[in-house]
Amino acid sequence: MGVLETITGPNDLRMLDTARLPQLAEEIRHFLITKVARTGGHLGPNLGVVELTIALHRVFAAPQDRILWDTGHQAYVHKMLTGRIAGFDRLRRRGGLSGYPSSAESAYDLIENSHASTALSYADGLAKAERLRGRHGRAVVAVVGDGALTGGMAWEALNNIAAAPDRPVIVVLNDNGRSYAPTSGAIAQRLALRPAAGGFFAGLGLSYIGPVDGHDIAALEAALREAAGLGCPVVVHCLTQKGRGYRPAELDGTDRFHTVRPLDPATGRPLHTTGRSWTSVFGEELVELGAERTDIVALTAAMLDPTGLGAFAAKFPDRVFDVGIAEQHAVASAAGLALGGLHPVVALYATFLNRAFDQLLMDTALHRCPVTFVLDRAGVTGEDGPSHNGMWDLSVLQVVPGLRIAAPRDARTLKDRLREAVAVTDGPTVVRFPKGDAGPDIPAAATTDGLAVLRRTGAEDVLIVSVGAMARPCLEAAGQLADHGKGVTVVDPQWVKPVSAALIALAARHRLVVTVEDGCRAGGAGSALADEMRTADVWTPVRTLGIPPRFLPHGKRAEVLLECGLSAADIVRSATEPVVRPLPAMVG
Ligand SMILES: Cc1ncc(C[n+]2csc(CCOP(=O)(O)OP(=O)(O)O)c2C)c(N)n1
Ligand SMILES: CC(=O)[C@@H](O)[C@H](O)COP(=O)(O)O
Ligand SMILES: [Mg+2]
Repeated sequence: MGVLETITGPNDLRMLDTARLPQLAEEIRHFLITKVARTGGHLGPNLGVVELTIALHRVFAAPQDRILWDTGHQAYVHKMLTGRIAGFDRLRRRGGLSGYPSSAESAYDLIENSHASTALSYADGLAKAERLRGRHGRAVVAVVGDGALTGGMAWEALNNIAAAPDRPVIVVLNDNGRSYAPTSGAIAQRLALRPAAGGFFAGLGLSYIGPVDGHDIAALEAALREAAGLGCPVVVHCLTQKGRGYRPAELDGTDRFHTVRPLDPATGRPLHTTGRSWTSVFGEELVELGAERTDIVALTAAMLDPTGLGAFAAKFPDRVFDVGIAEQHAVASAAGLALGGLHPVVALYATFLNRAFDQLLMDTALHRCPVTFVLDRAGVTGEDGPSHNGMWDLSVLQVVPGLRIAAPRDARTLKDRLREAVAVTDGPTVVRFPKGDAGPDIPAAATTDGLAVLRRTGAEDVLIVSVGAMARPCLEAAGQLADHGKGVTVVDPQWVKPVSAALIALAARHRLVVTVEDGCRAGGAGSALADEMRTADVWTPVRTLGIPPRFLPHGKRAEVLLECGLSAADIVRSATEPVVRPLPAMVG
């Protein structure tokens, strides 16, 4: 009988003979490689925390002691040791195990938010709550990666944690030297200066233990027990290796094993090839633009390759800046670059722009800085769960004065919108597109006044306003409606902010408008059109289809879109249900 199958929870782990721990670690690694190779997920980060997680659950008595995981993508081993081994066959699948901590799954899980650099703030709050509730003796432990430590929030939290020597927080620094790629910036450089790193924290008044071999369970347990005994805020600096124990990951110098798609465990090679991704189309076009215009520079928040900037960085190494997991700084620094006469392109996942809204609003738009934001993973991403869907940008950004937003429908229009965006000199622009393959191009039947008419079938019964990548279900719906004798126009506004007068005029000529967007329905592009139509005294009924304003459980993108009511059938239904016209308000 193996060791792992005897572990039903941390108590079994604490009872285990230490001589069996290396075997347990080996079985956990084998399990991770086997399972994640089938489902996809965060293989590298979790292989790097096998011994660390074993030691944490042997030293601390969760869930009474709170163990927090920053970003949470490295919590698979934690899940395995807290009774969820059986769930890994359906990791990140609809109804299956989340790829991040989930309080619905277990009392051992607290933080579900996969946005980095937040764990220390939670820890600070939890420690304060312990004090105020008169509770003592329950540890607050936060596991933070070296990448997450480059986020400003982490230092805001440390500023508070270090100020209260009597309020112990145990900061477990999981230092593998990488975010995706090697972690950038001075913090990572200092951490690499073993053992001077201690001085780095001591300067803040934090105790420091380390560096500790993050794969030596006995050493880790000793360090964690020492930290627990100090009774004050302390950093335990653990040196780990991302992808440890899996040769393809250990030998690979790229970030390919941070998040993997299903792969052949023997070789580490993906099982399925993918088509031309939106990301790669953006990356290639930016290289073209970079060759044409020396004022174009690019910024990433520790996600150079995932956002498609790898090729640009290779060709123009001096014109790309990896600022760490620091989106707020990225945006304000981009505003500085713009004020210095350059045109920055800030490439982010849409969900992470939420964090830098004020910097976009005040540091960029208020100053009319020509910064282009390229938002990848806009709309439903799916498997990464509720905090990763890029569903808020079209709503949140509607209120930014002077901001222009484009939503390309295919690779060709992504290139066109990107070129138009970087040509804007009097304010910020956004180009947003979803995760995955861009698919074949979708030609327009006609383009007038900036509007791309994708299909027109005679009478102007229904106008379907197709935003970005929703063009395919919109055209599918139009075909079904036409087959039933409905006159349909499908239009792609191309730039959804500001709402164009031509689009309002087109809406005025139809009996019903249906807008379809891969973004939150509340306050999104459809709502903005409806508002502008009312302002223009155009009273054509408008039905807005979008993602409902709620957190979406994880699942495949297609599954989640279907559940959000964004299929062709939903569009047909919305276009055919009778309109019950409200009585016109009597104007006295
Ligand atoms: C605010 C934010 N920006 C970007 C990301 C994308 N992201 C996920 S994991 C990761 C790297 C994390 O590095 P580190 O904290 O060192 O953890 P490791 O993967 O090395 O264990 C990044 C940038 C994120 N989750 N949150
Ligand atoms: C945890 C995190 O934020 C990223 O690693 C994310 O999971 C990657 O998502 P993609 O797989 O869409 O690049
Ligand atoms: Mg790291």
